[in-house]
Amino acid sequence: MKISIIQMNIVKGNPDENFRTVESKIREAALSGPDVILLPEMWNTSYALEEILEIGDSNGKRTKDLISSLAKEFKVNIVAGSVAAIRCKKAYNRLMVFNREGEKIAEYDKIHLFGLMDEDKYITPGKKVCLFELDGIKCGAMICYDLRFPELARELTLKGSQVIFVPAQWPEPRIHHWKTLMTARAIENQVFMVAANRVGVEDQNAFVGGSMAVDPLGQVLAELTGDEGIVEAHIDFSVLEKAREAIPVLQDRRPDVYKL
Ligand SMILES: NC(=O)CCC(=O)C(=O)O
Repeated sequence: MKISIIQMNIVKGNPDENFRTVESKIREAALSGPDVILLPEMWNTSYALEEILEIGDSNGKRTKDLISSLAKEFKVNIVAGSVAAIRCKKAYNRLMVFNREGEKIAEYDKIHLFGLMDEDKYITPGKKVCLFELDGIKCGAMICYDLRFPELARELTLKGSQVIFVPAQWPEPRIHHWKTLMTARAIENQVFMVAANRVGVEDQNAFVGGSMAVDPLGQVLAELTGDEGIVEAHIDFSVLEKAREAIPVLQDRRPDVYKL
């Protein structure tokens, strides 16, 4: 499975410009014929939370229309990062997944809201984990701050995920947590972790990218530094099988002693 990770700047409160950027980045990423394209978190509005009900994507329609048509045009799966989506006057940090036919096959509302960026004041949390299949491969997804909760990655793994996608807006001061947690989640669950972080400056936050793919042994397969860019990760699922055969941590768990 070839996964193209898009690392881009996002303009706060300017959906028109962000939709244009996303379309051109997807067109660029599609040129090399990937199986999956991954986008970052909240790419339509970014954290313009005070006006989110006015500028968020009503029922996610604009996102669906654009991403579905690009997925169909290029016959590529798209894990469309997340957008601010509005439904019944409530805002959600919502991830959507489209298959090669342009059908929306999964939707996920961020479960753990990040208080340091005021998400908890404006966004309604999700209540369900996200599992789906791309080309017969079992996948899971989470959004940014969710990465700090090992229970979620473990749940996605126990439900069969081999790859976990993570769109993010994770700022610079804690970027060492990002890399450490991405690697830890990959090693402890023996899964592929694939993440798209943003770049740019927004309010007090600087974003330095660090989008990456990590294999079940903790090896970084692909990585971007601090600029906009697209990187391709080649996923070989035999690495997952071998890692699980060599050290069967999932079998050696003791849920009789601890809960998860
Ligand atoms: N957008 C987010 O969820 C940010 C999470 C973050 O920065 C963290 O340190 O966790």
